[in-house]
Amino acid sequence: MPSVCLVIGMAGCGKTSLMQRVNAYLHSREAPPYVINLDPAVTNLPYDANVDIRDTVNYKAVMKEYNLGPNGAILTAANLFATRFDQVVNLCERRAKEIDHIFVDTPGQIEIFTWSASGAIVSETFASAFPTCILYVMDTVRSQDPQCFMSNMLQAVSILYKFRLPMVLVFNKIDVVRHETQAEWMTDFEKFHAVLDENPTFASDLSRSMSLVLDEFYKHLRVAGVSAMTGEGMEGLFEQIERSRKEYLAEYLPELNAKKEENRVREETRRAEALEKLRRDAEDGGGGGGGGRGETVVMDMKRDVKREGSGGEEGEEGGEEDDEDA
Ligand SMILES: Nc1nc2c(ncn2[C@@H]2O[C@H](COP(=O)(O)OP(=O)(O)OP(=O)(O)O)[C@@H](O)[C@H]2O)c(=O)[nH]1
Repeated sequence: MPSVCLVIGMAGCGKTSLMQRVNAYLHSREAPPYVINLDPAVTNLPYDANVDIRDTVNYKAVMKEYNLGPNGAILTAANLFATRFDQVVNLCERRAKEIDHIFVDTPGQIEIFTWSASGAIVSETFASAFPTCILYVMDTVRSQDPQCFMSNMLQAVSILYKFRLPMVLVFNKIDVVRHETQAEWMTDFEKFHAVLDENPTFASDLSRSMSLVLDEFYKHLRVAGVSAMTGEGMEGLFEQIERSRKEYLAEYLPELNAKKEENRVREETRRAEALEKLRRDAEDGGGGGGGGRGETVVMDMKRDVKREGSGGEEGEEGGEEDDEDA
């Protein structure tokens, strides 16, 4: 089964460039991925997508038809596309034997994917069919600012706990700034606090408190440093994707199966209870003699049974006579 990687990140962090890079990298290894574009507003796609939302939904037409601004139209286009997403997964399933990776590019405005119906549908549909992970892409250059770093971490934590899928933190643009310092901030609070102390503000106090809370969250993350521009770090990224796949199979899949089983049991119990209620209603109605609906239904059923056995005669007496004849 191929691994699915959902590429998510703040605007301009380099998602589309990374998609292009991994696509080229895997083509050079003769293992081309299956590539999906979910950004309806992208004008130039620098890679060939196997599935492109723009072929199905015209976001400018959505803007006009629903009288929306650009972001509202992107959100609506993504939601409209999500209603057909089972068809996309069917396409992937048909190609599953030939491919090792499925990469999914998401809209530039992060919340359009992460906090909308489309994000939930896409991630859940994929996660119930294939090992799925999130590549949370960060702009390493912008994240040099500790508060921008913290804001990225808060986005990542909310996505991790919302989707509950394995996540790789991908520090992009390491051709400009190396990511090691920021990776260290995740393990050594004193270093992070020292940088915050250089410019004390209310916001830096908040970042300091948050960094202590996020300790537990950092333990669930894998880190990879890459440059979508030069191609550096691709091997490391694919190692982390492989580890995420193992985590999915070891932890997520059993949880998913348990959830499915729980839903099946709940549905069976609900059905049995509904049937029991129906039976009790029928009994109450039949025994009460009040001429309620239950009684009428039961009486009608009795007559029908007799009629079947009697070869067409109606009523109790006719039925009994027929029985004697037989
Ligand atoms: N130096 C450098 N620049 C990069 C790298 N990756 C992306 N960029 C540049 O960053 C800018 C944004 O890249 P995109 O790939 O469009 O980013 P995106 O996240 O897809 O953008 P939206 O979907 O519009 O939010 C472009 O100018 C890229 O050339 C990188 O690894 N190194």
